[in-house]
Amino acid sequence: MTAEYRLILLRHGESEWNAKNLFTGWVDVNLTPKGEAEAVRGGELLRERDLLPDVVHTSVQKRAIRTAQLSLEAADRHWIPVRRSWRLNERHYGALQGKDKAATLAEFGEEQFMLWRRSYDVPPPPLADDDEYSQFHDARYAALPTEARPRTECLKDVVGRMLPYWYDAIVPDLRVGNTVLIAAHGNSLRALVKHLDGISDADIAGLNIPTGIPLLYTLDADLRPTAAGGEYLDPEAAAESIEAVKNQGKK
Ligand SMILES: O=C(O)[C@@H](CO)OP(=O)(O)O
Repeated sequence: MTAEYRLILLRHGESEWNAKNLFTGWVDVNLTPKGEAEAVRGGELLRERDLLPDVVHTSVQKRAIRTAQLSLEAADRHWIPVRRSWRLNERHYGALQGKDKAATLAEFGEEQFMLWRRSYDVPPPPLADDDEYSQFHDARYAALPTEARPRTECLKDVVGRMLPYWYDAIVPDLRVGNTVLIAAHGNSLRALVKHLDGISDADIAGLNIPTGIPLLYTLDADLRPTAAGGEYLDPEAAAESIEAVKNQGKK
């Protein structure tokens, strides 16, 4: 008999800076009212499909933490154990943090914009530690040695810092039979999906994750997806939102 594990990925609902079309990264912005509603809807979808999480993992960023909370309340699972790690944080966007996506596209052109935004291994320029949008001195990262606190990251860097948490914290939760919810971010979830589905460095550029729509993966005994790409619990809304994420920056 093949063991099967249930993993649910949930990108946070629309954030204040998603709405303003700004590069966000590690800046700790809140959800908009629309983002809060998306999180609640995400929880309702879990309840409707009887996909009730036993444990939740989040980043240490407010928009993911609040999305987890709101969706779990909607599913009446607000009481389950929660673990948080900076390793699930959004990709650090370096010097682009706080910059307008459309203005960046206009200033640097499509090729450079897409390299920074979706290439696997080209990070944006680093952000200075004293920049108003730097998190270098944020209390929540104080225990991290300075060399582990990013000043910019490409997706490859995110895969490298996320995978230890996957293997050491999330996989053990799956192995004991829990339904595991991960509430995280567009690019930290792209990193995990790349790993799970074995997507190439080139092809991952074309993958976008919608806000607030649970993505269900059923994993086999070797923690490989039984269906590539998993299943969005609201496929129509997911398709629409994926298109919107893809086109950010373009007017
Ligand atoms: O700004 C960001 O941090 C991310 C997610 O919102 O944006 P993008 O989709 O452009 O990588």
